[in-house]
Amino acid sequence: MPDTPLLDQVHFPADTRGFDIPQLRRLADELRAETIDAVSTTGGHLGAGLGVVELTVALHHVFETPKDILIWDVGHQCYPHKILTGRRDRIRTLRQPGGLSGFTKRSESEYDPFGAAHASTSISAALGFCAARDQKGESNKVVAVIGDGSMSAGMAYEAMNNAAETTKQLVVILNDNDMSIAPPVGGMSAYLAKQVSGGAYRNFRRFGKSVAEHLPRPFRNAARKAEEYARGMIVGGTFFEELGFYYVGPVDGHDMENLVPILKNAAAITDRPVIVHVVTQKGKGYAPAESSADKLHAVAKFDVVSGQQSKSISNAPSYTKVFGTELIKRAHLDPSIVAITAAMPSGTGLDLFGQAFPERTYDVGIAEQHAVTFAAGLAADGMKPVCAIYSTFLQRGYDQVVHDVAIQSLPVRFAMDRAGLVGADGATHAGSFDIGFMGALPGMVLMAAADEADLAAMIATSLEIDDRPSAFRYPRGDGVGVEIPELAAPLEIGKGRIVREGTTVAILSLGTRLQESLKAADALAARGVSATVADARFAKPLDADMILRLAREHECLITVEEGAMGGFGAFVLQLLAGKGALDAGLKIRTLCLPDVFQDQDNPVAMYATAGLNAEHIAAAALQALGVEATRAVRA
Ligand SMILES: Cc1ncc(C[n+]2csc(CCOP(=O)(O)OP(=O)(O)O)c2C)c(N)n1
Ligand SMILES: CC(=O)[C@@H](O)[C@H](O)COP(=O)(O)O
Ligand SMILES: [Mg+2]
Repeated sequence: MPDTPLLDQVHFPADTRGFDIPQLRRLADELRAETIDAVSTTGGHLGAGLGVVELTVALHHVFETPKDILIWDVGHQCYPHKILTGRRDRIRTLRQPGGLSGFTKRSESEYDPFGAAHASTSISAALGFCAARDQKGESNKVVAVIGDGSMSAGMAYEAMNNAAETTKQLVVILNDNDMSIAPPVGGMSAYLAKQVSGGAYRNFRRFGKSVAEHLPRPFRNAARKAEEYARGMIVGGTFFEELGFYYVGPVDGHDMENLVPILKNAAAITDRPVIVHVVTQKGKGYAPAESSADKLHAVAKFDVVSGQQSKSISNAPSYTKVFGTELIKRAHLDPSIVAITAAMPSGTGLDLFGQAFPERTYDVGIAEQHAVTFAAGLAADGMKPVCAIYSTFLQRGYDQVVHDVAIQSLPVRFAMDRAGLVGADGATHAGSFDIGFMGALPGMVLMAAADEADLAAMIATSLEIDDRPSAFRYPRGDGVGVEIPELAAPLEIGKGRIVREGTTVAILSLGTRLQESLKAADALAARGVSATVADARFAKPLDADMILRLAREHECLITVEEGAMGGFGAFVLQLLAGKGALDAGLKIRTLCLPDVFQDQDNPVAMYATAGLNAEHIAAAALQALGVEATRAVRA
């Protein structure tokens, strides 16, 4: 059936195993078109997937997946992989409640042997599979595909360092597109670039090609393959070979004719782990992506023809923009302020800061552990480092926060963006835990902004704290549209505020749940129940005087936070219990995120806020008071 699209005939990788190179090339073209069309209707990560279309086809053609293990690092590039592995019919449910995850996910398919989303985990996981197979006497291959950006994280080196002593079954595909989200940084990136552009590589390429072109056709391919090999030997990935790997490359990751035989040869190497250095282009094959600075790393829904994205317009600035703008204002006044990002300049708003203060901005790559201790070093030597790391990615550097910052009481300022639920990225990216893990640390000042004006004040407050660490959390997305002062005044540390006076119920909100808490008070008032609304502002130190007064003067206390169990509500309970404030029978409810991971399987909290809206707050108060909410409380 020559005109039937090959993609219609491929439901699983096994269907490609009889294909020849031209068919594989055609399949890749169709897969690229399908990926573009699908993502245009869902939004999501585009550039990375487009860059690995040929690689995806070749890997599934050469390796016997799912028996052979294929692990994608980060997993944001896995959409073509999902289309080829039995999920084409669901690819347009991507990143939606009940739909496919935007990353690889074990529960979704046997072709996803390991989940991802946080970078640089693939080689460690792959080594685990290798060791398990060695233990079981199984000889299947294990393949980890890791990007050049993800190779900047320490975890990748920990695994590379351990590989040659652990297994001979591992194939690492280094997907080098010379991009992270932003252009890559660091020595490894420079080393890889040298491998690809080095004189020996170019000469050999010319030499190899010139020989190949003068040979009769049947021998031409063999010579070309020899050239690829030769280049690997001459240019050599010395660094990787010193770690015990057989280095092959650099190889053109879009040239199916070379890619397939080289992967077959890599699969046949059994005396040591192999690393195949594949050179690809992020955004390959879609002009709007190829011409975009970030290669359309992440996109909203878009028009395929024009590439025009349909982004929602808001009249309030994003919290990220407020952070970037405020920090610039402060840095003009204080030359000791420096900023650190871990490969997320645009996501954190430090791209703006970097334009204003290039010499005072550090992008350390995907290296959160290093970012934190690097910031600690800066603080120890008198600078004011602002370490801007998403709440979820700060988890990667937590020991460094404890060991290098908090124990030494160094004044590192942590700007924790994407705190709380983040929507489509799901559980791996939700900033659910920072209240608990940062609030547990002695000496930490932990703030949560209720709106963008509060964020500006908390930045000012943090910059004034020179004797201990401080952190301020704020959500993904736009503010509420409140006025931001030209230069916000710092807050009094450990002081909350009463926003609305009432008598029976006290709603104690932390962070951006304040708006819903005020709506809940209105709903309660409509039911004849008077409510006070307080904004805690600090999860640490707590405003003990205010909280104890609320407990004394009200029949019922409700705490609300967009964070997991073991956070603000727990801290308040421990304060009240410690002071005997519960002995008099105070009715108390602590509202926090449900004790589940929020993702496509548990969409309850992916988009809503997990039972933390006005009707939930009001219903909790009525339930505590024993007033049956005869009908759902409409805020
Ligand atoms: C620990 C961690 N930090 C930051 C991120 C955010 N992030 C997602 S993809 C990416 C860039 C990855 O670059 P690379 O590995 O080269 O993959 P490419 O997008 O180029 O295919 C970053 C920084 C992350 N997913 N995990
Ligand atoms: C894949 C990855 O980890 C990043 O691209 C992340 O999805 C960015 O999140 P934001 O879209 O919230 O910046
Ligand atoms: Mg890359």
